[in-house]
Parts: sequence; structure tokens; C-alpha cells
Amino acid sequence: MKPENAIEVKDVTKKFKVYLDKGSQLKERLLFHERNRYEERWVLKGISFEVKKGEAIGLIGHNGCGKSTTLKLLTRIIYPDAGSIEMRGRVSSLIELGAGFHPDMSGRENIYTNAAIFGLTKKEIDARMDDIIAFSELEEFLDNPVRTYSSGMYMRLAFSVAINVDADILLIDEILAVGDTNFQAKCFNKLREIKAQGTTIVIVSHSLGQIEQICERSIWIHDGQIRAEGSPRDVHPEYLSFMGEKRQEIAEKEKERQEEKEQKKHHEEAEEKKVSPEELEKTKQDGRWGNGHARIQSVKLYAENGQEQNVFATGSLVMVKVAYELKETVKDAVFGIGVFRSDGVQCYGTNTRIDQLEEFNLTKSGTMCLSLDHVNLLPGEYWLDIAIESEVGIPVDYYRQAAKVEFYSQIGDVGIARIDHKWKLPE
Ligand SMILES: Nc1ncnc2c1ncn2[C@@H]1O[C@H](COP(=O)(O)OP(=O)(O)OP(=O)(O)O)[C@@H](O)[C@H]1O
Repeated sequence: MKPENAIEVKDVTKKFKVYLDKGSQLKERLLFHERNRYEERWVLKGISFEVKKGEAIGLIGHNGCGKSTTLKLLTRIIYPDAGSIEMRGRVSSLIELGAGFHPDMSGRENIYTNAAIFGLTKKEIDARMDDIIAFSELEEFLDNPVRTYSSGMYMRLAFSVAINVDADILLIDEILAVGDTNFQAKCFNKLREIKAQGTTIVIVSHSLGQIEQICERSIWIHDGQIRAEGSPRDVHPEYLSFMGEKRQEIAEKEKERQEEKEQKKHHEEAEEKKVSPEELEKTKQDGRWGNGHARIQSVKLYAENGQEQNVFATGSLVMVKVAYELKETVKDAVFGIGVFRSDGVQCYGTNTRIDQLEEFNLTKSGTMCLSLDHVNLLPGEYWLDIAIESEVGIPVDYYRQAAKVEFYSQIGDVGIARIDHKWKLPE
């Protein structure tokens, strides 16, 4: 092991056995001869990385990519099928909330057993007891059995023990996601303090912002292998754009599924009412109204590079293209857009009249393009309503929820939309 390293992971592979369903009824069980049928799932397919003493690294990746498995291997809760893991120093971990706590024992008794697991003697624990209790802020509950604790209280106790055992290496799995915001902030500050004292830290988190604030390096695990590794500022944008594309694929599949479901429902309704699906379509006014002189055929969204998509990073340019078919000339046409959050809150709305564009007549079918230059909507799902009106506000085609759009961001600000801002710190 290199002298400057605290952790060396070399070509580690790990597989799990996943037992196939054997059937729960007696008859099914009797009929199944292959009782122990299982398949092997390779979760890690050869992972190598090194962590220097005093360095903090973040493990990122989509659900199920193998982050927690990597951390459990480092804690030696489980062992690799091949490869090697070497670590130097005392290891402390916060992996599963309250794992290692005995529910019937009091908080105080659990501090003793838990700290002993991390290798402390009774004398050492006694010396740290006050610090552990003070950090947990659980003085009044300390003699109650931990089964009466809330999950937040569990986490306070577990965190307080884990950071007070003078570990050389601290392994944390998504722990900062639990607890109230005050305690989260306190843990976060404590982690920085511990890091400044030279502790090596490995964090698994979906909060890229937290990783950026604590870690020098991010390791992106994908499909059981390391896909990228480097400064969080370099790796995270790459990861986010990859996840954006994935979400786009999922959104498209979901859209197809919804369309198929709608079509099936539509046919069933038509059959029930003994009319043709086309006739039913004509009479149906759900979320759509107007005199029908023009009809919106499609509303598609495009990114700056011209690619059609429905998932965007907050702050991106979104190009909206509205294709319409004309049945009759529409005089003094006005195009409008409304942006609604999925819970119905209107986030924005405008039209060509509000924007003081010259009035125009629609004389043939075509496409209207609207460029939304910096859409600062915060992460979530939104719907676009699109409308065509004619002279003095007569609705021609109002199309509710004409397109769905999703935004993502790695910044943790909250609300509906990001407001451009600048801070000026006191001199
Ligand atoms: N004991 C186990 N037996 C069988 N499969 C397991 C076991 N532990 C984990 N797995 C599987 O291994 C894969 C990786 O799990 P892991 O918990 O490491 O993912 P993760 O990256 O931490 O995910 P998340 O972001 O959801 O926490 C998953 O498909 C999971 O179902």
C-alpha cells in the first residue's frame, strides 16, 4: 500500500445471488422442484480507486449502480468475490441508519456498545460521552430505549457516535438526507471540521451540492464500473447531462404508454357509446376548446442544439414549436402559452399580443416557434398550455397540457423559479 494512501481498492468484483420466486402457496411449492433456483447478479464488475489520507471523495451514480455495495465492502460488512481492498487506520461508518443499535437498550447503553464496535475501550468511551451526548442533543431521551426514538433521533445518535470515535476513515451513506435541516447543517459543519483535522472521508450521496462542498473528488459508478472520476465540478455536469438523457428516454416511454392507454380508453368509450372513434374525438372537449378554425397538431420542444427533448437543465433555452392545421382563415391571430407546475400553479403566461407583436392573419397551415431563452424553472414537472385566439379574444384552439416538460438542476435552491441574484458580503 502506498504510504500516502488511506484506501486502495483493486479490481473489486461483487455478485449477489438473487433467488427466483418459488411461489408462496403449498401447492406451488410442492410443484416446484427447483427450490433453490437463483441467478447471479454482478453488481461490481471490476472497480479500482485510491483515496489519499485526508482526502474526501464522493461516490455518485443512479439508483442501484453499486455505491452502497462499495461502501459496505469498505466497512467489511460484506466481502468481494475478487480483487482486494486495503485500508489504513481506524474506520468509522454511518451506513445503515441505526444498524448496530439494540432497540431495547437505552440511548446511553447503545452509545457504549456502538462505540465499542468501532474499537473504543470503556475508558475511551467515558471520556467522549459528554461530547457524544451534547452533539446528539438527546440528553432528555438518553435513558429511554431507542425503539421509542424517531428516525431523526436514531440518526442523531448514530452520527454523534460515528464522529466521536476518532476515526481515520469515515464512511457515510446518504446520511445527510435524514434529520431536520438544523441538524443536517450541524452535521455538515462537523464533517468539514473532521476533514480539516485530516480524516479521510468517503460519502455516498445523491446530493451533488453536498459532495461539491466537502469532496475534492467524485467517482461516478455506472453499471458496476467507474465511468468517470475527477473534480466534482468536472464530473457532475457530465453525470447530470447523462441522467437528463436517461430521464428523457423514460419520459418518452411514459408518453408512449400514456398515449396507448388514452387510445385504448378512447376506443372503449366509442364502442360503449356506439359511435366511431373519430366522431367521439369531435365531440370531446376535455381540456380543449375553441371554434376549430385552426387546430394545434403538435407541440414539440427542442434544445439549443436542435435536439427534440422534454427534459432540460434549469436555465436552458427551450424552443417550442407549435404545428397547426388551418380549416378557415384566422384573422388577427394571437398565439399564447401558459406554463403550469404539475400541481397546477401557474408559473408564467404570455401571448403575442401582450408581447406587442404585430397582429397577423393565419391563411395556411404552418408552425409557430417560440424561443424561451433562459427557463429558470426549478426541478420538477411542468405542463405547457398552448392557445390560438382570433379577433378580440375568440378562442380558436385552446390546448390544455399540450406538452410536458421536466427540469433538473444540481443547485439546491428552492421555490418555483430561480431569480438571478448577486450577494454582497459585508466588508
Ligand atoms: N444483499 C443483496 N442481495 C441481492 N442483491 C443485492 C443485495 N444488496 C444489493 N443488491 C443489489 O445490488 C445492486 C446495487 O445495490 P446498491 O445498494 O449498491 O446500489 P446503490 O448504488 O447504493 O443504489 P441507491 O442509490 O438506490 O442507494 C442493486 O441492484 C441491488 O438490488
